[in-house]
Amino acid sequence: MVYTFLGPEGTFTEAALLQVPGAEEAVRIPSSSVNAALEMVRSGHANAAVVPIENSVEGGVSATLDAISVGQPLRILREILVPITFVLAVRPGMELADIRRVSTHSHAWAQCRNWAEANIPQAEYIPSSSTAAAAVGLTDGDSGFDAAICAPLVAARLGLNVIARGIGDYAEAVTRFILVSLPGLLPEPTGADKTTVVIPLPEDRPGALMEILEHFTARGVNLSRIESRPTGAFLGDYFFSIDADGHVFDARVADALKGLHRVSPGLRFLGSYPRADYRRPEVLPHTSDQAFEAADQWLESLING
Ligand SMILES: O=C(O)C(=O)Cc1ccccc1
Repeated sequence: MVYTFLGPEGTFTEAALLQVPGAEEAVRIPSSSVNAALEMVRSGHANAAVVPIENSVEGGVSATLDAISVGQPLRILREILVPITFVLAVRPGMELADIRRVSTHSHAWAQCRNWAEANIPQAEYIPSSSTAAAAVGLTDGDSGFDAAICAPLVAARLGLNVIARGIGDYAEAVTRFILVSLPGLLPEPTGADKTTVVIPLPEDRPGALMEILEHFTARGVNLSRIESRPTGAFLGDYFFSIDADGHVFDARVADALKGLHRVSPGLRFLGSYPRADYRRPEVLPHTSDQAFEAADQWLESLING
C-alpha cells in the first residue's frame, strides 16, 4: 500500500495519516500540495492520499473542496480528526521582538491570528504550503522569514528553538482530514456514517437551493456541513459541497440522492464512510429502511393487483 499526504514530514496531515490502521508500516510519500497529492492517486502512483478538508476555526479547506469536486472522480474512504496545537519556532538566538516575517500554512495563520496580533504585531505573514514546509524553510538560512508556526514535534525534530507554545486562539481546535482513493468498493455501513456529495446549483432561480435541501428534509436526512464554492466558470456560478448523515446503503440516503440526481444530474457522489466521532444519527420511524421497504412493497402490490 502506498499513501501520499500533504507534506513534508511533520505536517498535521502526516499525523492524520498515521492514525490510519496499517499506515505506519506502509510506504508514505509526502506531496508538496493538495493537488499534487490527489494527482498521485489519479495517476496511480499512490493508492490513497490524506488531505485536510475542514477545521473548526477557519472552516473548509478550499483547495481540497475544489480539487475533489472536479476532474477524474475520487472517493472518500474515511475521515480523521486531529487536535491541533501550534508553536512558534525560530532559529537559535531569535527573540519575539526581532521577528520581521513569520511563515505557516494559511489555516494555521487563521488559527493563531489573535495571538500574533498581540505578540508579534510587527511581523509580516508569508504563506507556506504547510506548517512543516515553513519549519523546514527556517533551517535553510535563505528562506526570507525568521519564524514558523508549526507542530511542536517538527520544531523539535529540526532542532529549532520554540519561543512560544499553545499559540492557537482556540484551545479545542480540531482539523478534519480525509483519506481519498480512486472509486472502488464502498466502505461497509457502520450505523454512524457520512455521505459527501457535490451538487451543482441546477439553475439560477428562486428556490433552487431550497429544492436541493427539500430532498434531504423529506427523507429525514440531517446535514452536517454545507458549503457553496464558486465553479470558476463565471461570477455567481456555484456548487454545493454537502456532508449528509448516513450511508448510501441506507434507503433514506439513496432515495434522497435519486431525487437530487433528477434535479441536478451533474451531482457527484464523493463517498459514504464512517464518522470519526462515531455519532449515530436519529432515524425517524417513517424514514427507516423498513419503512422504505414497506412502501416499495405496497406500491408493487398496487401495480401487480
Ligand atoms: O500544514 C500542515 O501541517 C497541514 O497539515 C495543513 C494544516 C494546517 C493547519 C491546520 C491543520 C492542517
